[in-house]
Amino acid sequence: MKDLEDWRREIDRVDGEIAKLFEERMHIVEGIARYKQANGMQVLDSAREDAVISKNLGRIEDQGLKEYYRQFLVEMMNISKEYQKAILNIGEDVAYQGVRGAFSYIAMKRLFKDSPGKPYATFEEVFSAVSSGEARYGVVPVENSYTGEIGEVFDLLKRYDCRIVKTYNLKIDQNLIGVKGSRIEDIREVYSHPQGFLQSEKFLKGRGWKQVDYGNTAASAKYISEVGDVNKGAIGSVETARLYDLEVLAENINTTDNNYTKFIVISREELRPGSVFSLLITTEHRMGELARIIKSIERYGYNMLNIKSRPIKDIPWEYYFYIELEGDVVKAGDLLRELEENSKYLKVVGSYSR
Ligand SMILES: O=C(O)C(=O)C[C@]1(C(=O)O)C=C[C@@H](O)C=C1
Repeated sequence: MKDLEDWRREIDRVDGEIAKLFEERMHIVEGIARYKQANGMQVLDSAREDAVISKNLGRIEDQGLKEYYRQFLVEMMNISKEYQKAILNIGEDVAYQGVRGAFSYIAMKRLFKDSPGKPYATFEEVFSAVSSGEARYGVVPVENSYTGEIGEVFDLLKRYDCRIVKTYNLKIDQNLIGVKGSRIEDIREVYSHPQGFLQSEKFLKGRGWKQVDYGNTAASAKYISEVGDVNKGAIGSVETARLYDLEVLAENINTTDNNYTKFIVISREELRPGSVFSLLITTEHRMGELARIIKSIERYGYNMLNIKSRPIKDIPWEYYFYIELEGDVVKAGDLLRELEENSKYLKVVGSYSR
């Protein structure tokens, strides 16, 4: 009977052949990546992947191995796509929610000057793109200084494998914009995002204009520029007006001049040292549990910059907390261990600098 060493010698021989074939395959893949780039084709070709799988499964004689081989092929092509994206620098893409010209786009451009950005329809799609590696970074708003937090983003931080690596405060100046040649007196209907209306509440009050919620400020601007109707206005930034060749009819119509939106940059990268870190935490639903957490933070000498509570969706009337602390996460091992012992769930969701 063969002993383990004999079997392992055989594995080594087969692995040696696989290594050569792997290199050969990846060199071919490199050629394909460059061909696709030159011809404006995207990396993923699902029909070709299906064909690769069915052709190769036909080559497997041992029925019991087919499902394993299918998994092997899928993984092999995932690696192939990852390699192609790395060669073509596609992973550098920055995902944002909305369309060109929206505030998220403006924040993204200020943070990543050279990136054209990749627009996604929803916040969840941005998180999904980042956690799957389709985009290297994502830019999403978390809070407006006037209208408050965007709760959904905190829920997504809990669900997806993404971390905050940077934050950015964008000053929001809302403006009434209209098509070329229109005047304030012509306006009958205004298009915007609900936040745009809320932030311009005082300016809009008593004017009797119909307010139409149109998804986001940039889509609203795009729409009025397409219909070209002097009676239709939109609320948005000066940049958005410029992008869609519109005129600013009234500047700075936001109710407060101190209107900022805080954006976060999310990534799958490992936590880096920083001057602020943030946690999501849930405790037992008992008296004094949250106080215990806060006392630990105080005992270790961390300044708490922010604490928010959000409902745990599948357990009515129970909450998780988002906590932001001043300090370097890399040096916070002892605190984190103590918090973990005293909580039901703990996730470090960000480390960044102010
Ligand atoms: O054939 C292609 O188009 C490739 O890019 C190669 C490959 C593969 O590794 O086999 C990788 C990605 C595509 O989705 C399909 C197949």
